[in-house]
Amino acid sequence: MADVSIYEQKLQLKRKTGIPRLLEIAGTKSILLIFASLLAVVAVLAQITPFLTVFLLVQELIGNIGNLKAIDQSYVWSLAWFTLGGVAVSGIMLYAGGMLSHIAAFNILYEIRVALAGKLARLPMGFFTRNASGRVKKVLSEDVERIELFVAHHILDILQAAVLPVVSITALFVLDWRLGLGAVIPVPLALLAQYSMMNESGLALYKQWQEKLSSMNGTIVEYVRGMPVVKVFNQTVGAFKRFAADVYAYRDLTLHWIKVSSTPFGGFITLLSSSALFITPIAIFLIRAVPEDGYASLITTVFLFLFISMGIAVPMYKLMTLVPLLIQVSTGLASIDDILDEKEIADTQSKQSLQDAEIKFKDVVFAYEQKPVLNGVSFTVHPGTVTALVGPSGGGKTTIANLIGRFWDVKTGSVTIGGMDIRDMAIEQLNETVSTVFQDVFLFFDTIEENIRMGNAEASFADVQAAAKAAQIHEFIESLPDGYQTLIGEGGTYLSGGEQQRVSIARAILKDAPVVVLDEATAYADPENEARIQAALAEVLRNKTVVIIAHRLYTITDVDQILVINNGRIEESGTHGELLAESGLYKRMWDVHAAARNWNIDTEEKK
Ligand SMILES: Nc1ncnc2c1ncn2[C@@H]1O[C@H](COP(=O)(O)OP(=O)(O)OP(=O)(O)O)[C@@H](O)[C@H]1O
Repeated sequence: MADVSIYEQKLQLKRKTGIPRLLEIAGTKSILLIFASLLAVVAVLAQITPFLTVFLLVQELIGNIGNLKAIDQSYVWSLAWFTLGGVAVSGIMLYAGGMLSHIAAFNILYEIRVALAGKLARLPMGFFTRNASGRVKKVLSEDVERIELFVAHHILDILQAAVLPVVSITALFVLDWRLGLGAVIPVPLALLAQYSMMNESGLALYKQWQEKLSSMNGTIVEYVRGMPVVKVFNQTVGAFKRFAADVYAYRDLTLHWIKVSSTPFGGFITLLSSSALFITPIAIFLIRAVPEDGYASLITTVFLFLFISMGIAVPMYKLMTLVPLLIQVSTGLASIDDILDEKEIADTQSKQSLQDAEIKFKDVVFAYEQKPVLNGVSFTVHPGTVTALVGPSGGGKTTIANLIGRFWDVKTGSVTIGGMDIRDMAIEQLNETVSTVFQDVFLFFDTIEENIRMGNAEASFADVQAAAKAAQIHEFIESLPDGYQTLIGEGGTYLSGGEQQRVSIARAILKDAPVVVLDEATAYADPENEARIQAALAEVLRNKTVVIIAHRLYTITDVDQILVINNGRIEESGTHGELLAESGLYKRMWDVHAAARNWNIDTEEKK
């Protein structure tokens, strides 16, 4: 791809993990983030002004306690203006920093999504059958969103939460190191108390909790989606074992987590808010050592220390709550990287002319990961002929059909179309050459016209209509109030299974590819629908080179070649007549099939 973005190239590099990886991704937008961080630091500094001015004000008041009239009015006013200025600067800086971090975050979000979408387009189609679309959806929406949230908000939150205590403590030490010590002692003690939650086993427990939560969420979605089955089989929540098990497992782990974390967490919060406990004895000790005229000044300082040390607890607490977010972002990044690391399908880019539409399998061996499925399959589909794949379930029919569309690459052997190995063919050319009509029809939330136009983006409205007519769906579309402009899918009109099938056939007719791979639908076979679907199929298959996975043998008695696939091999091949004469697996299948059909007819007659 010529227009692979800088991000995409960066994303393809050897992976770091966790925060270094996040910073690596944020890399090119780091200028914005650095600026945002600087502004956040300035905002924090500005937030300290009210503390400082209150201190100076109290100092002025105590200094003139005997004669309040002597208070310098203009000094007090300047303190007030200074406070107002500090608050305003803090607000403006936070706003500007937030804007910059959001711009950076949304750019990063956009780039990661583009990189992922580009990657998905280059992955073999098999990736999508192997991976539940749920996983990709989760990564593309949830994980990427989480990164956006982290960059837009939490990086600044972490900075503020870290800078505020550091600046406060430094200021306190400069003012009086002894009281400063009193104010800072609770911090390491609090961290120590919390250590058991932040060490390896504590973080592992948190990760476990997250996994249980995500597993429970997955099961709940599955349970809701499977509700019709649950109801039909009269199952209760309890009977749906995995649901109950996941909910209990989540509850138990949460309770365990709360139990083991309550003491360290309680200690953390208590110690963090206990600075007065340490400052007061030091103050008492100091008061003994100062002369009487120094009391006022010391009391003001102690007052400031108590005031500011309280303010340290809040950001420290916030810092702790941000740690789990870091873990979430790291896991999200790892999921994104898992997809970016998937092996891509090699593409040659250049289109070459094909001799014809002949399909040839030569000694094809194929395995899904470690599971061998095809063991040396060879056959030829001559141009313009129809070959049917039949055989017992799990034999490898779908796998053979999918290999023609290069859902995966063969392990050994080759698949050629028109004399060219499909691995040497540009993906775009292969997609133009092969039309696959799936059993599961996917319709986009769009108009019927656009759903059919998926077959050929260049097609005119007249072409779309002609395809719909050939697919026996035109009349139905015209009967809808909005005709071809009817929205289908979620929130729009729902089509029956048979109608969806015919829309997908219209797509294939519009695409007009020389090779058609078809999984014959077993569902929606009410007589009227079936007759219409068969008529539509006859249209899509006219003059094409066709491979059809057949489930009903009576529909393929006229085809040019039947391949009987069993245990990943071609057990028999020939025409319907030839195979019946062989008295092998096909004959047995045919007899069972005929008996089943006769049984149907008999029962109809008896009725
Ligand atoms: N994506 C996949 N990952 C792993 N194994 C798979 C995958 N798809 C199919 N298989 C396995 O490969 C074998 C062949 O499956 P295939 O779907 O090709 O058979 P089939 O003849 O089309 O079966 P059916 O008539 O039931 O659809 C089966 O054992 C199946 O479990």
